[in-house]
Amino acid sequence: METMKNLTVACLKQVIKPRPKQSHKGNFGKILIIGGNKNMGGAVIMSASAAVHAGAGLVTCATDSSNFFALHARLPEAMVVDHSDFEALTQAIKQADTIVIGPGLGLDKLAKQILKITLTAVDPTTTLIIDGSAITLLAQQNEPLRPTCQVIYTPHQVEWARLSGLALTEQLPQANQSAQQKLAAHIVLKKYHTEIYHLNNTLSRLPIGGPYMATGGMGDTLTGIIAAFMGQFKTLAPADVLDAAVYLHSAVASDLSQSKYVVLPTDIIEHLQTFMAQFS
Ligand SMILES: NC(=O)C1=CN([C@@H]2O[C@H](COP(=O)(O)OP(=O)(O)OC[C@H]3O[C@@H](n4cnc5c(N)ncnc54)[C@H](OP(=O)(O)O)[C@@H]3O)[C@@H](O)[C@H]2O)[C@@H](O)CC1
Ligand SMILES: Nc1ncnc2c1ncn2[C@@H]1O[C@H](COP(=O)(O)OP(=O)(O)O)[C@@H](O)[C@H]1O
Ligand SMILES: [Mg+2]
Repeated sequence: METMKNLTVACLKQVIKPRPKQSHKGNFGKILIIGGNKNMGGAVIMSASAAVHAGAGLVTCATDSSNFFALHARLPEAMVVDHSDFEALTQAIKQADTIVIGPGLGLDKLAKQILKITLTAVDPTTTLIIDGSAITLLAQQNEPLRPTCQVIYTPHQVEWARLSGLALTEQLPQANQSAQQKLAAHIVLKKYHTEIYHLNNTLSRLPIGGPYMATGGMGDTLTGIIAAFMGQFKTLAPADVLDAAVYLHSAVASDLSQSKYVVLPTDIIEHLQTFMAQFS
């Protein structure tokens, strides 16, 4: 088994570069965020806000229509699609180059239908980030659909237990990696010192971040940063881009924790642009 690489700030310097002058919004990711039911609209707002503030070119949210006003009020940069309009949803899935599914999606019948449509309609060239409720739903299926595109799962330890079948005490690097290989996807196993199992069989460990990040919505925010990075740094190695996104999330939190007892997801979102400017 490969040794686990401890990530440092070097992973950000390697990925975040000045933007090419000849460029436009279409070059920096067409992101679709699918999530946010009637009770968890905040999850999709945080994911989409993180994506926009981390540099995504175009962001659309497929969500419950009751979230449209709040989303537009917080984030006028984002477009919306009603996730119960399956025709519009399918079209949005086909237009995106990077998709997040799961933040605040819920586990009901509609959520299951939306997940099925997404896994069926997604283009092989798309990067699909599967989080939260979507992981739990997949874990409940006997023979879950496995899309042919590049997939990044972002489970916390309980979601990983559901998906991998490994109890928390069994979640050791070797066992995690063999479960990851069966899934043929990247796994971001979120915890104190998050571990990243890449599709190319390399492993990274995040030595920063801490309990000041333990607020609901923190993982939803991470999905938006990952989507923005995968969407805008397409020419770089996916494993490096994924590491940089995960590192950035906790690096901003770690900085802010010097003056804040707890760092909120929205605090991180607000500081992404300034933090990233240091590297360009
Ligand atoms: N504002 C919004 O709209 C928000 C919406 N959200 C959305 O809610 C949906 C459900 O996601 P979820 O993680 O809350 O529930 P679920 O997967 O059932 O896990 C519960 C079980 O796992 C445990 N546990 C939880 N976290 C853990 C961790 N990090 N590491 C280890 N263990 C952990 C937990 O432990 P306990 O609390 O019992 O101690 C319990 O046993 C999802 O779609 C998400 O996006 C949230 O993001 C909040 C803000
Ligand atoms: N004690 C901690 N140490 C380090 N990181 C933490 C800690 N608590 C939470 N986090 C981070 O916060 C995020 C929590 O993700 P998740 O549980 O999916 O949140 P949510 O679903 O509420 O958005 C992860 O990135 C995790 O690493
Ligand atoms: Mg989560």
